[in-house]
Amino acid sequence: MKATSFLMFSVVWLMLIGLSYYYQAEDDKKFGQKIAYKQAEMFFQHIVLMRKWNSEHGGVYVPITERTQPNPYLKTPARDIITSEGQKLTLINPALMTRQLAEMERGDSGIRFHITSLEPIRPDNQADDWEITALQAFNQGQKTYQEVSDIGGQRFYRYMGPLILEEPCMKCHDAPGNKVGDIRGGISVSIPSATIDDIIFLRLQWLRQSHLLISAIGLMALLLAYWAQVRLSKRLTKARSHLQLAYLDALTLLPNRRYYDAFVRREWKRATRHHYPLSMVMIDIDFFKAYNDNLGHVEGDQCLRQVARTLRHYFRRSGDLIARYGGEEFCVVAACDSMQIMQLAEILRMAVEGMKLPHPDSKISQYVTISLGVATLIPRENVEFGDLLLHADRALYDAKHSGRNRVEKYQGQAAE
Ligand SMILES: Nc1nc2c(ncn2[C@@H]2O[C@H](COP(=O)(O)OP(=O)(O)OP(=O)(O)O)[C@@H](O)[C@H]2O)c(=O)[nH]1
Repeated sequence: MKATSFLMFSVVWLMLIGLSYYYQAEDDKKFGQKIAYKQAEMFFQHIVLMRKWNSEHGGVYVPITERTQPNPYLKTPARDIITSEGQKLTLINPALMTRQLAEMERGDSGIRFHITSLEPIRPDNQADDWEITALQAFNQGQKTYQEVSDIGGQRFYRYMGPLILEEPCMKCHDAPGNKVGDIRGGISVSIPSATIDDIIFLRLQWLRQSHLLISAIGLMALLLAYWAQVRLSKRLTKARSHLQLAYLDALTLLPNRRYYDAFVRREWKRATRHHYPLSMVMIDIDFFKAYNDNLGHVEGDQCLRQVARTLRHYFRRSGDLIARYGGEEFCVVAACDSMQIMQLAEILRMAVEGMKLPHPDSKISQYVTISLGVATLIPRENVEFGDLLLHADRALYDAKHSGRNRVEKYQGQAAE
């Protein structure tokens, strides 16, 4: 994993965690709202039940107190009575009971409920704007109405349900036009949002902390993976360079003598098995000592590198090899006959000469040149690879002594 990949994975991880937090937080908020509306609905149903109980009994008589005064909007002949003990009682109908309960509840829990109508009998029961919208929606056929809305600058989850005229209600609501099943008004229940928001806040706090922890664990794991990967790739690079050092010549980056030895052993066996010719070219830079002496060892190394690069260019086949044999000597092994190897050797000679690398102390050219000794053998019994090497060496000797910058073929016994 590169540093950029690590960064990319980290960003993706954090984005996933962020998305998870966002969706869960939204879900929690919606869940909180649902709970609030459900609570309001249950409140509403409870009040409706109590009202039903009250109206089924035709109202209930309670003692007249400072707080419970006779209902001026109740037009019943027996509204106020006196018991045989002389206690004054007044009739409480469902509307007054709802109003008194609302006042009590508001003091205790902050939950508000309000009995109202588009045409209230009691002016104080006037609907607010939100309730008017809800009541109008009931007239249009909507069953319930719920929304987050402000009352006096405070946020509430508001729920409203319709009050439907039933038989017992007709005693008080028997005005012309009213009939059982009509929507007489509604009761709104308002739950202070603070009660739910506090619970949601705690839940979101926990959610934030758990997401922070998970993201930190994920980042740590990524960091660990990155660190392990960096260590591993360092080890691999080291191992690779050790392997290269073992088989490559550090100066020219050509295969070294060790690789050459293993290669020729394998090729010699194969050629013996299949009876095809194996050729060798020994290559030596001309007057290289003088080159070194004149231009210095560093320039000498540079020259070796350039010659190696030029020679390597002609060896792409897996069956051919060019290696640094030692010092300023190179060696070619190729599975081809003597004609082909002579052609290849001549190409190599021309390629090096064609580099036009200045050689101020060469006695035969103004440029760096090479001499090449070529030999070919078909491996068979009683013939060893050393023979081929010897022949190529002999041919190189001939090339040196016949003027250098030339290719000489081993002139001994015909090889193929
Ligand atoms: N710069 C450099 N020089 C090297 C390296 N290996 C061998 N040499 C030099 O190559 C030179 C080979 O010189 P000689 O064997 O005398 O042959 P020559 O001067 O090339 O003459 P001929 O081969 O007869 O043309 C020596 O001076 C070595 O020091 C190397 O890795 N780098």
